[in-house]
Amino acid sequence: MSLHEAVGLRRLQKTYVVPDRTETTVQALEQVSLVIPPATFTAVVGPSGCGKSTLLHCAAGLDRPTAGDVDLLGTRITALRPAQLAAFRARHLGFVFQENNLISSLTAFDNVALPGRLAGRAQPRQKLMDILAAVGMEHRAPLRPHQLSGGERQRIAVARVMASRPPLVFADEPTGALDIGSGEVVIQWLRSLTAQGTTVVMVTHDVGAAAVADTVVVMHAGTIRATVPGGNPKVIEEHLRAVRAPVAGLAS
Ligand SMILES: Nc1ncnc2c1ncn2[C@@H]1O[C@H](COP(=O)(O)OP(=O)(O)OP(=O)(O)O)[C@@H](O)[C@H]1O
Repeated sequence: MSLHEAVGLRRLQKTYVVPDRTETTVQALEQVSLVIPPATFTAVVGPSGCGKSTLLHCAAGLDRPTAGDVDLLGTRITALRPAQLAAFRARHLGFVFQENNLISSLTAFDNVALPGRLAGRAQPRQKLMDILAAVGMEHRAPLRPHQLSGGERQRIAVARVMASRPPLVFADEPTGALDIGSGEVVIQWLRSLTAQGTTVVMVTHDVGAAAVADTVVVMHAGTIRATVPGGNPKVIEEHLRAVRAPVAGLAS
């Protein structure tokens, strides 16, 4: 693997064909290229419908781009067969997604334990309980996902990533189901993963959360409009305002 790259997106394109109207297509990504260095935290922001989730799904090997390539940790995942891709995901990737986040038939404890076991990085029971305690969920360990609130499920997903320590973590709106305080804690946990060498890529609508990242990627209409350093929510706001502004001349 190149020392300078954990994620490499090369001229990614994603075209959706709208169901029932097969002549209509949506260009969700247009020639998107992006390199993310290892052990960094990247936030992807932009107006609703600009292609953030599509970018994340293609980058994480959950969806196939229409054209272009994705390199993760030195592996060209767009060249892998489905079974190879699934094995790659299980071994190297962690997910903090709002939907389809946890395995419904497993307890919270087993959801946290399983990915580490599958990836050959099993943790002792006490260590897993310590991680559950760190996210305030040790008393929820025997429960199944449907017995947990949205925010609790989100914390279990973060605990799962902390326990399995994958080299690459993808998060889609990780603070979406949380109150402000819990959201901040989750972002700080994600932030702290980079100190152990993990690369984190997060889609968010939350400018405060994005500002915690090292780098903020601002998207608009299927393209990357700007890549700016994190740290200053006002700078991110300005970039978002610029891409939200009506196109000049449209009103006339
Ligand atoms: N399965 C699909 N079929 C057709 N069009 C789709 C599909 N998924 C997404 N799109 C379209 O692709 C574009 C990008 O969608 P995407 O979900 O990536 O945007 P987003 O920036 O994540 O939006 P939001 O912030 O609202 O979640 C939108 O125009 C959306 O309607």
